[in-house]
Amino acid sequence: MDIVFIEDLRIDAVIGIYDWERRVRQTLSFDIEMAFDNTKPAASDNIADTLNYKDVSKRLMDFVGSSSFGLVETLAEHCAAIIREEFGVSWVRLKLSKPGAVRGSKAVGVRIERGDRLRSD
Ligand SMILES: Nc1nc2c(c(=O)[nH]1)N=C([C@H](O)[C@@H](O)CO)CN2
Repeated sequence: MDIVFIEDLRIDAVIGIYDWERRVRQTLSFDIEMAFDNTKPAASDNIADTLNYKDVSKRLMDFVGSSSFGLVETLAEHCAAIIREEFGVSWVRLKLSKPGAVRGSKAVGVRIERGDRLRSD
């Protein structure tokens, strides 16, 4: 199965378990891989046949930007569900990074995979 990806999608949101984190917006970064058969859009050259990464990005920007979860696990799960349910994606791998959250690290966060990755081989 082919992949449509979105790399380093940055979105500001309220996220975190500490009191100070409830009062600020922090920048999160998303790396997303979505299983999709790209042979049809490749043949038609028609955007309507694609898994449109701009549409997915805009939907996540709307959702994440107005969210206020405590844990990155919860936010990642909701984002994966949106991608699968609203865009018909059978398998998604999503890495959610919280840059600068832990002193001494570049980023912390979670990587999750949901659904079945269909194989063509
Ligand atoms: N597994 C997790 N560990 C931690 C989380 C989290 O969401 N998942 N969150 C925090 C704090 O909010 C932290 O990011 C603040 O620096 C700590 N550990």
